Amino acid sequence: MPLLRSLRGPEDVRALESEALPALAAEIRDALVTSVAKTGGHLGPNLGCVELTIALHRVFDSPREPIVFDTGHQSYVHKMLTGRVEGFERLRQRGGLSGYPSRAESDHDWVENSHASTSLSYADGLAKAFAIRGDSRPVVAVIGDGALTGGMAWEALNNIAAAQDRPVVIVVNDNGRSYSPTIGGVADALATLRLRPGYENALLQVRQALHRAPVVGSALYDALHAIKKGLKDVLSPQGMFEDLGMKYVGPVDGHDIRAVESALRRARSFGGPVIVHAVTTKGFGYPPAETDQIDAWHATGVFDPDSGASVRKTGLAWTDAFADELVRVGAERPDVVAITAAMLHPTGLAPFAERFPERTFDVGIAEQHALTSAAGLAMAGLHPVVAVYSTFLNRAFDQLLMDVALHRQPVTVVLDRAGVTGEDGASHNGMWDMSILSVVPGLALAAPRDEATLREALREAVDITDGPSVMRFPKGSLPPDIPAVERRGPVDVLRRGSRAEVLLVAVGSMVPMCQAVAERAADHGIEVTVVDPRWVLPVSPELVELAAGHRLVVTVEDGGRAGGVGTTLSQALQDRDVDVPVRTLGLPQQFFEHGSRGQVLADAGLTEQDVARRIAEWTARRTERAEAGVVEAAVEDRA
Ligand SMILES: Cc1ncc(C[n+]2csc(CCOP(=O)(O)OP(=O)(O)O)c2C)c(N)n1
Ligand SMILES: CC(=O)[C@@H](O)[C@H](O)COP(=O)(O)O
Ligand SMILES: [Mg+2]
Repeated sequence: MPLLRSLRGPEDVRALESEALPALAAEIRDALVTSVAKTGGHLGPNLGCVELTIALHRVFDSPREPIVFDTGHQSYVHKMLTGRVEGFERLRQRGGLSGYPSRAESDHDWVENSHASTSLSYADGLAKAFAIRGDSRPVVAVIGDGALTGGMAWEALNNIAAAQDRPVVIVVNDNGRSYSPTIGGVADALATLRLRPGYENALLQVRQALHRAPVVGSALYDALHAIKKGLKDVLSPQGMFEDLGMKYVGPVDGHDIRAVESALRRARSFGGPVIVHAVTTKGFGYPPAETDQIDAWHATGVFDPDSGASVRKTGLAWTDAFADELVRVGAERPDVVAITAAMLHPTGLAPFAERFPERTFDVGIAEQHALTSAAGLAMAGLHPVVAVYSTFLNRAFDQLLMDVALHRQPVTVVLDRAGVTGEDGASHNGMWDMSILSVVPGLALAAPRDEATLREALREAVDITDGPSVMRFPKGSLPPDIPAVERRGPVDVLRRGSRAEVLLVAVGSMVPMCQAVAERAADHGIEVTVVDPRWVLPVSPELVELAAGHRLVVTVEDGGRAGGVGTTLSQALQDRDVDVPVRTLGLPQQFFEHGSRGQVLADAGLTEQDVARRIAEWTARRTERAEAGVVEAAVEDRA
């Protein structure tokens, strides 16, 4: 990669002769395949952005002229062109490059949040700030057709279009796909545009004819203008953008660097809000990705670059068990329908969609709409199952609270990737769901520990008819089933201490580690009873009763400590005047640097060693206080 390695930054990209650019694109493409094959990552989206990103850095002066990438998963090329080629061998690894833009890595990176549909709002804010300071520099946002189906994008467009003097260049990277193929009216309008690549030139000819026409009476001008308007309306619905007051440039072949450069320069020259519609192919240039019909290698694990074969085989995933059980439930319950927010396969809904296509809805990257639409489906007598990643539920909290729970509607939300995910960085950890859901009146939340309890919890959830039910589980492979020795209401007793000393409340994926902690504690004379609440909201009377019977309660959850299961249990004990000390272990209120799940859990003190040590400390302290209390009492007696 001699050419790529010779580039110190965008200024070197701009200095290249046009003739050298195809070779640069080829080197970048090779570098992407070679490095992502070793680390995993978002290969498909980045292969689709090679030429587009080269052109962007030749036309705009980053970082002075901000380039904001929506979702940020397609910013690897941007990183390579801004001096970070060397870092790719440790992409998404602790201490290596983040898989998303990172303000700590480079001034060229503006937005780290991996949640989609935000870029236009950032661009609107940046542009307003520059305008206040009398600064006319342009701001560029790169947004995918998928992210353009998110509501925030249209809130921002409404604002951006309001100021014709603020130079915001919106590059729509249109590859026809989100994870799933992009859906809805927006997608249809973009697809219509894609099908008419020549219309823009035709329109350009008419515009030029109008401008070239000799000064003529208004009749000829009006006639020509009518032709232009008619041509525009008939040939293309880019009225979607122009009717908003945005200029539109495109569609342009997003893999033709010269064409993209030309379109970007033209857009820049307008000095106002403008859409550049680039048509790209996800996975472009690497056939195993380009031809993949499921998701064009949107996010891949480690693979063999020559064959494209996945290298790392994992066991049955949590998602697979959910997918299988939902199909079984769907066969028995014709009222059950499924909703995805542009992630049919990753959330496990594909088998349900294949079996019940008329009962499956992909709403685009629109979680807020998904929840309120689900409330509507429920009001009409159905039982929707909305499958999203835990972190993306944050976006739809108000809809869950006010549109589902307030109306006590039977909607089931299934949260995949709950808890620490790790490599996808801070905004992807599913660490807030138990905290934010703990304040939703009437909501039931299950955290299964294995396949058997997952299947059981899903069935229990779809039988809840008087409000929202939620089930959460982590990314990755299932553990072996973990049998209970006794069931107390919803609570499973997994290990009974020989005396009622410590009650260890293990939530979901924390169960295996807590079982090991209990064995380790027993070796040190500390008796630990391990229970799995299964349903962590609402707190069950049985769990309160179990807590009351012990001298110390310790809760361990793969979720935020603040407002989590431990906090909720403490409050429940307080409400029932149960005076037993509770110690809560969970994720502290911080954003975690990307790394493996194990590394982040260690950062949070959620390892077997950490938990065992804490329990030993708390137990010793209790004993010391008790003994001190005994001594004190004896001294008082003698006094
Ligand atoms: C709010 C939110 N929901 C879901 C996701 C998961 N997600 C990441 S990228 C992606 C698809 C984005 O599609 P598009 O914007 O078209 O970009 P492309 O990958 O096609 O380049 C999705 C759904 C997300 N990051 N944020
Ligand atoms: C960028 C984004 O939000 C998704 O692509 C996410 O990175 C996928 O995560 P999984 O790989 O866990 O499905
Ligand atoms: Mg797309």
